[in-house]
Amino acid sequence: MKIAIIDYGAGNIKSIQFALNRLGFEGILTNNPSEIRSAEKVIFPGVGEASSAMKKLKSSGLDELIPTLTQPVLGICLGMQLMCNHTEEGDTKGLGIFDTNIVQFSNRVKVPHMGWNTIYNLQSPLFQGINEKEYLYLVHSYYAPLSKNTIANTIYEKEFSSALQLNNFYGVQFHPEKSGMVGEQILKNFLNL
Ligand SMILES: NC(=O)CC[C@H](N)C(=O)O
Repeated sequence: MKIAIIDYGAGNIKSIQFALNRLGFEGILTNNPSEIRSAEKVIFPGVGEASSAMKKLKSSGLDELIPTLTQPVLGICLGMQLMCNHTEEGDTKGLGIFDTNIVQFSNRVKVPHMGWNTIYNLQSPLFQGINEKEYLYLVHSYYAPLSKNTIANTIYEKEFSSALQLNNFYGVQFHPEKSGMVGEQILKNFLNL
């Protein structure tokens, strides 16, 4: 199976590649549009600050390519956030795939929300074989409120979307590549879509 990992200089690539290797797959790190288009699955990773990541996406035209993809696409953490309409982080316009905006946790809670937390209200083949209240690893200061695209909830200060889906586009706020066996099962489910 050809799996493209979008290379735009703002992703935690190594851990994703190791996680795919553990499942017996190779991820191709690429920013080449035809390479990405021809992949059976696309992973859109992301760590760091939104506005600089978006600038990097734009510099290689990937901001226009990603919304046109028709195969399963998995946005991880900042990748998921950039797939939304807008994020408060750096007042950054997103790709507009998920019709929702990313907002900052208030100063009533410690940020970043860092560590293990549970997911529940699981509603997608992405969570095949995953029990409610399983723990996954998260590190983020911004979040997607609950919306029509929510397919998993988590609570930190309030309930938020720990995963989103619209058609072939999936986004997860947690890091499946850093979430042990549960994260591996979610990656396996994504590759089996
Ligand atoms: N780990 C990250 O890159 C977090 C993504 C985003 N900067 C946030 O704070 O929510």
